[in-house]
Amino acid sequence: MNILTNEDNPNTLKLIIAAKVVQQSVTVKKVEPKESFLGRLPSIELSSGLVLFSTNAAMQLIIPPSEELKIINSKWLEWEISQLQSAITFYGSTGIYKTTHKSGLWSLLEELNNVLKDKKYLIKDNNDLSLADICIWVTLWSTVLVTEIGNELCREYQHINNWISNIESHPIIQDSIKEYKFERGLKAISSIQAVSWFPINTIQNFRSPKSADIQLSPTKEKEMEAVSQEEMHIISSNWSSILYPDVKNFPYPVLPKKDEKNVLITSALPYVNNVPHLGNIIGCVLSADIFARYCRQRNYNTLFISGTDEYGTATEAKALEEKTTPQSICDKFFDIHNDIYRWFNIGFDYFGRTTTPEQTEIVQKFFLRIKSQGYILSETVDQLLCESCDRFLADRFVEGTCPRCKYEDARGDQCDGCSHLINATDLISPRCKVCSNRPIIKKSEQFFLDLPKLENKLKEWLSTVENGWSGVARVVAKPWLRDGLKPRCITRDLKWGIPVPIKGFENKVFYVWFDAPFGYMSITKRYTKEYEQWWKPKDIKVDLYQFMAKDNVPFHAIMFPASLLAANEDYILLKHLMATEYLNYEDTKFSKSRGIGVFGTDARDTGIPSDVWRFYLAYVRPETQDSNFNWVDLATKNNSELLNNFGNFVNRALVFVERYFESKIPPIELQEDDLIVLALAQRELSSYICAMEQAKLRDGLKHILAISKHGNQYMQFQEPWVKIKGTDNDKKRAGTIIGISCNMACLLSALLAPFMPSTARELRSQLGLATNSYGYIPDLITNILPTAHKIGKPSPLFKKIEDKSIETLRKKYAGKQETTNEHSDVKSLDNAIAELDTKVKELKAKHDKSGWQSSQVQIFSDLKKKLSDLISEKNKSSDSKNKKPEIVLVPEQNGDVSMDVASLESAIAMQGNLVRTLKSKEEKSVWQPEVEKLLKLKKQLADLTGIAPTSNEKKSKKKK
Ligand SMILES: Nc1ncnc2c1ncn2[C@@H]1O[C@H](COP(=O)(O)OP(=O)(O)OP(=O)(O)O)[C@@H](O)[C@H]1O
Ligand SMILES: N[C@@H](CCS)C(=O)O
Repeated sequence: MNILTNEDNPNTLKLIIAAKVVQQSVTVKKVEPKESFLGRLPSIELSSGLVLFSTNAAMQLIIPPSEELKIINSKWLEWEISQLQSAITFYGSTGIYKTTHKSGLWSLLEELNNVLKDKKYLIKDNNDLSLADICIWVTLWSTVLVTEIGNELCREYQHINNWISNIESHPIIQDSIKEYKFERGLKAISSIQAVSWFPINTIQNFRSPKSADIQLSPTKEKEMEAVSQEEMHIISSNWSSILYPDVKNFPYPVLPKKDEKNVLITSALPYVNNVPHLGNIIGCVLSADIFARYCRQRNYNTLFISGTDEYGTATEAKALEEKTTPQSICDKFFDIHNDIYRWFNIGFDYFGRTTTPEQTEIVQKFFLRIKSQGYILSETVDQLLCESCDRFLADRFVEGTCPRCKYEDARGDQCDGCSHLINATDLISPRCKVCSNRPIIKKSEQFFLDLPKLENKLKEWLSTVENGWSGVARVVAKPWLRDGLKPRCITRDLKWGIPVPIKGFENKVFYVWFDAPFGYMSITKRYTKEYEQWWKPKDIKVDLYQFMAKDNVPFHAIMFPASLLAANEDYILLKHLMATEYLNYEDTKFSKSRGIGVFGTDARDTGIPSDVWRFYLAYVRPETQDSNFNWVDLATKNNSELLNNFGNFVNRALVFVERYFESKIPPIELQEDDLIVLALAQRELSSYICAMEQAKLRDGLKHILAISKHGNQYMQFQEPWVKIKGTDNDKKRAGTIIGISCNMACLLSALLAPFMPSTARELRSQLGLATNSYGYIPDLITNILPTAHKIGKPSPLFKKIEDKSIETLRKKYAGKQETTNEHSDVKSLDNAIAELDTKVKELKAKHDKSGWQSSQVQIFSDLKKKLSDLISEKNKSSDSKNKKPEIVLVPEQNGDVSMDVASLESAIAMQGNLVRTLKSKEEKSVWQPEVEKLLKLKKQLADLTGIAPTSNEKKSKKKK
């Protein structure tokens, strides 16, 4: 086990003790905070290679508590990290050591003292040093115990005193203290605070120059910047003078405008070969959605487009597997994706698909244009033909060994081992994915995009934009140009795809990666006929942000821009390529095809709200390196960050107003302490905006949590519950504290909305604000809630996730999921029948009729009949399972869907229900596309029956 730590950090001592308890060797390396990931220390690399940044989570992995002690241990660990450490760091960094200011900490110590009565260790009936004992002891022993209140603590709390000495004399503790020497006291407090989960650039303390009566060492002084008089002055002068803006009401369709900020956002278009997993979700649609929501709350003209990528061999392979047509696979999975994204609250302006006339028209038009500009080559190439399947094998129909990295299961288009694109014919030992036979090579003429001819143009363009790309996007794209580009084949001998509009090539289609990125345009065209205002703006600046995971980068960084540059028609090129690394599932790779991980539908079935999923996925978003989804961590983050930190702060503030101020915001008279907390919040707000503008979503989220943590510490320190019972002046002061806290809660509701829209909406309703807007995200902190503003009814925003339920979920989703392939058991039955057939054939070959018609063969045929019955049963039930009873999505109206009057009427009724449901819960961007569909259906019905739509519908049409 390796530990990276800064100097004097008590949390490192905890880990050393834990390692000794389980007799594991440990290497400690001291580093500067800035050398570490996000500045959080200690970080722990376990022998499995897993790196953890939460000491207490690591402790639980090193010394897993027994099943029955798990809950009690985690309760105390949570208490230690979110309450005790928080009170101690706050207490220490204020530099105020007067007993009147220590009661927040004192009440925690009292709680501990009561529990320790007549006990050697903390956990009842357990005579051993527990995880909780180690963590709490280390924190107290290393910090307050050696400050001037240490003696007072020991005098006042006898049980704690006994317990502390008891643990200190434990041999393991003695050994550990000798091994990891550090300066206890204020330095240790600063050390925890300096590298806690606050991002490094916002390390700060509460100590204003006036209140400081203890000098920190000069180095610490520099490291922990105090709030300056100037920062406080800025807060006080903005507080009442700057008006808090409203969020614009964006009309439909949203179009870019001159001299305004226009942001076009796309998320990679997922293939329709399976149910998306959590990796897919954070890798593209969720990240794009969080960013789009942020942009809308900043009043940028924002269009967020996505959809399903329906052509290509992924679809064909799935159709083959499910013994159906590619089109029905697309229809089925389009609905599944749409449902899942809706459950995750993804607010697309339009979620479309690529099998539309618009897509065919745009792709063929671009191809002809690129060809006319001289960037298309044709060449006779070797292709793999599977003779037993009688088809050319492209991309996903062929597997083999990667010629670069020798990964054995490389696909025909890309290697999962090294991410490199490959030509199928270059695979070593290729095999047909359908029948596993080795294909032969056959000649065929194909079109190529002349990438070498476009190389200079690409390089020139890249140099102007790559600074705005995420690190991984740059890392993946760079070697492409460095290694020199080669012509890329863009047509295939397949039937499922967009036909190549050239004589002699009628039986070929475009390669899916040539057509898919044009999907962004064609889907925009289905959203609005004015789509070129976004994609080919004249005299208007539009910034294109594209979200995806790392494997999609080459197509967006090289291939698609190359096509647009070749067309030379002033279409916009991407400005910000926001790629992520991969999210892993409990240390293994998520995989759609292998059914590993948690899938969108599973997430819905857990009962954990979609907002909590959104929060956790953003929290572990693989922004700079692969990250890990972990069930225990999900529960810990929910319980500590959402419940104890964010939820606790806003709920305390609101309940206080309800109880003591008749639910009305009290008058606020700012004092220095208030200016300090607001200045600290301002720092976080500025950092939040800075992170979000660069789509560093995970960092953005951490800044939100830092604000609520400041809020909690402020309340804890100011104790309005004591002041409200004091003199008139004290009461006034309590009012100010609560008024400020409610204003902070209001700011937090706006900042949280991109991540957790339903929670933000609920919070805004509790704050007595209109819920048709999520609130503007301001640059500066001002007074948002005026005096006497009436709040709504406070109630807890989050629920605790119990250890037991998370363990049940972890077990349930361990290993391979069958849910991703409803036909897998049918498939295995199919295989069983095939095997039985072979056995009968073998028997027939070896014996004469009397021999093979023996009872054995009879058993085989009985079994075969049983299996066939089972298969038809299964197929029936899976067909009925696929029917969605409540909300049935109406098929995309692309001109080729003809319905009779009865079906149209029932489709209208269902779509009407869907629109009503969405309108009551969702924002306009979510329900508007559904309204469009409803209107189209009504028009179809009117055309069919000759009866015009009612005035109501006309009105709603006019309004747009
Ligand atoms: N673990 C992951 N973390 C983040 N993004 C991912 C992850 N896996 C895939 N993606 C992204 O999700 C989208 C769909 O990917 P894809 O269909 O290849 O999924 P997959 O699970 O890797 O499939 P398979 O295992 O069947 O090859 C792509 O944009 C891809 O970049
Ligand atoms: N269908 C591709 C993305 C196209 S933009 C994928 O899922 O990887």
